[in-house]
Amino acid sequence: MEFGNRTKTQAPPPQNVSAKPLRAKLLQLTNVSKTFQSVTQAVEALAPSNLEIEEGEFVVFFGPSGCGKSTLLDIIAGFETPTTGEVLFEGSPVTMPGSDRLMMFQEHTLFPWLNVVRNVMYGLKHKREFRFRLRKQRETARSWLKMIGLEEFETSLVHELSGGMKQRVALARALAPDPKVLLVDEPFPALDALVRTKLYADLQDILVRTGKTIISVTHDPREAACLADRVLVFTPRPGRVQKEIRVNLPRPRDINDQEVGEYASRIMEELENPPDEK
Ligand SMILES: Nc1ncnc2c1ncn2[C@@H]1O[C@H](COP(=O)(O)OP(=O)(O)OP(=O)(O)O)[C@@H](O)[C@H]1O
Repeated sequence: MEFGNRTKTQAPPPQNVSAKPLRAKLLQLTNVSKTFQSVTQAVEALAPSNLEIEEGEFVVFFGPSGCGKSTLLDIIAGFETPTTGEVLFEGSPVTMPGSDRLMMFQEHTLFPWLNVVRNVMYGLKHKREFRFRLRKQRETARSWLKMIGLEEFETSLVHELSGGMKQRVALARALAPDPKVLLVDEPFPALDALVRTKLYADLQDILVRTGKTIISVTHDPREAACLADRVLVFTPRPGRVQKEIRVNLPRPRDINDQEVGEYASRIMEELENPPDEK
């Protein structure tokens, strides 16, 4: 993989086996950049960048505020069009959102008038094989609620859930339609440490059990080290990847593990020392 003019640095010596074997290329970004043009000014959010993501990878975008991480996620989702370059998903250009690349939105996007299982079913009703098949929608939604440990709450309303539980429902709703890529923009903000730790464990469990490809954005270096197979550290705006760090630790990882902390320090060190300042 080549990305901007990043320098090559080896990850710390492998501690253990790699998280999982990598498979086919799922996403290929070539020369992708984004400049937002308003009436008064142009904002170059993302510098021209190349990136490949393989099936089954967990890739985390990490970088300073405003460096274009969410913009890149939106381009992959098909919500934004790149100013230059091209995104290929399984070899075909991405031109619009699609059910193969779903974004996990935060808890506030759950529907308060629907109960938990209905919220999860909502993501299914637009899929051809689920259309007008309420029983199948319900069974699938229940199986996802079971996977995230909320099967007892299927008839609860959203306001009856804790913040962490709402995030779980949002996760189940995004996963139920079985997207090939799950896109997650800062998945667990404003949750207490214990709840976040449990969610990290759940997300890794889902990753191992489903082999899902996940791309997420975070500001938290420990979260990046805990979740990622590969952390892409961005430069300040206009963003491009200055460093790729492979996290060679077995799963499940605990966010409090010392080795996770060591990787987190290394990720932070990269952020604090962009290439021009080295
Ligand atoms: N729709 C838009 N119109 C104009 N400028 C935008 C738009 N969306 C993003 N930007 C600008 O592009 C730059 C990158 O924004 P983006 O949200 O991608 O950054 P980010 O790295 O995700 O930031 P953060 O970590 O703070 O969420 C910012 O300067 C932002 O102001």
